[in-house]
Amino acid sequence: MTIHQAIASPGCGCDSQDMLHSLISIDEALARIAGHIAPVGRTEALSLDHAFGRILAQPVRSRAMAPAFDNAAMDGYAIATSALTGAGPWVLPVVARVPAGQAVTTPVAGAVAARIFTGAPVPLGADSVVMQEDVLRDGDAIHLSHRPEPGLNVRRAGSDIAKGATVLDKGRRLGPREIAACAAAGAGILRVRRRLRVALLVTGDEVRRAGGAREEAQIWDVNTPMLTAGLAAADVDVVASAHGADNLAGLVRELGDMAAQADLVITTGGISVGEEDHVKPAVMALGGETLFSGVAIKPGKPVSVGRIGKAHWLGLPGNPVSAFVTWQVFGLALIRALSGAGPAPTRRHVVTAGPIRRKPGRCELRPATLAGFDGHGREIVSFEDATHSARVGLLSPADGLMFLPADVESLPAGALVEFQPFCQS
Ligand SMILES: Nc1nc2c(c(=O)[nH]1)N[C@H]1C(S)=C(S)[C@@H](COP(=O)(O)OP(=O)(O)OC[C@H]3O[C@@H](n4cnc5c(N)ncnc54)[C@H](O)[C@@H]3O)O[C@H]1N2
Ligand code: MOO
Repeated sequence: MTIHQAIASPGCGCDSQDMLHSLISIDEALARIAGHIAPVGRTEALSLDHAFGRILAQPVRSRAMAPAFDNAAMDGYAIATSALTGAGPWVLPVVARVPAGQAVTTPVAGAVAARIFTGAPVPLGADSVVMQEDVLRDGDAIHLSHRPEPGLNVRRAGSDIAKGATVLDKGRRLGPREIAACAAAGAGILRVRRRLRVALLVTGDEVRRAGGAREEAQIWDVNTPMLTAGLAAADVDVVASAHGADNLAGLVRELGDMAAQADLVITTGGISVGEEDHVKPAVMALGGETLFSGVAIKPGKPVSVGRIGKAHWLGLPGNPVSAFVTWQVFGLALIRALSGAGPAPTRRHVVTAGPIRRKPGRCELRPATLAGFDGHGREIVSFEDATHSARVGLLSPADGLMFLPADVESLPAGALVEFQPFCQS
């Protein structure tokens, strides 16, 4: 088996700068985001009920042991195994009844039993809970024929979470599993990052609202609905969303307004080299700066990250597939960095369903679809012959992006390549 690209490699192949010198590699671009973008400092306290999707600003520590007390894992009878003398069977009088939620006062002292229910505290003296199916109930006594092990069906205090243990580190995004951990740890109020304020400016004279009236040479706007959905899933506040015309003065005005109210301004389109591409000149006219502008990837080469005043700026290309790919790779990385979230999920290896022939030069991020497993249990991806930055129809069947190193011209079927699954946001 030939590994064409080791996951631990420092670069993805696009470091080979035999092409345009102005472009940086994808890994360098991601490293600049990680190295230069600090979290927006604002935090707030939220109740657990309202914390879904937020990023923890502080670690969560358990206020108490979980479980807080020894309790029964089954409906049955709590007994003291040390009181079972001889070989049995034993007849044990039932001296107490302990439902869940009720503090227990009667101890199990000697050869007696307490009727107990799942989740109820195990009475003092008892060390084992025998399932009711394993005893014979006879009036006020039970008949027990097999000696239970000490600890049988007892959930020990602290066996799940120790008091004071860190159940979640800061930077974790609160999904259902994290919320469950907070609840078990008794953390009812959490210190979380405030939602990022994001503004979206989709540019292009030809762009019209999706599904609405359009003249010849006009197109429906894919980027606004696509990115609005992505931003909703990323749990940010969209504080402004507008359509910008291809004119410098208008863009300067709109970008200036947006930068004054947002932590992050996202633009699409108008970022290439033609004289109709006014986004970068507008950013510069506002005294902005770039962290990078141009990455050796296909699609999405013109993607840019920088600042406009106090706001961060993400310039995505206009082609919708390019915009989506660069949103997935750089947009989500930027949002993670700004919201103090931990590192992004890593790429994994998959094998190619068929051979690949391509023009080398830029690292290609080609939409790919998971297509089962090969005889070695490795995941296979299928894909189109080439990446088309304007063919939106190719996006929805895909599950993620296959990374083809910049210098690779051909790969056989079964080649191992990196794969980054699409994030829902
Ligand atoms: N001479 C060169 N031309 C181009 C280069 C280059 O290096 N030299 N790069 C090409 C690449 S690669 C890309 S990617 C695009 C990026 O262009 P822009 O970001 O300036 O985007 P636009 O020109 O505004 O639009 C590109 C394309 O996408 C369509 N579009 C724009 N917005 C939307 C939208 N909201 N919904 C749907 N479709 C949209 C637009 O109509 C264009 O067809 O530049 C290449 N050119
Ligand atoms: O960088 Mo562009 O997205 O290839 O068409």
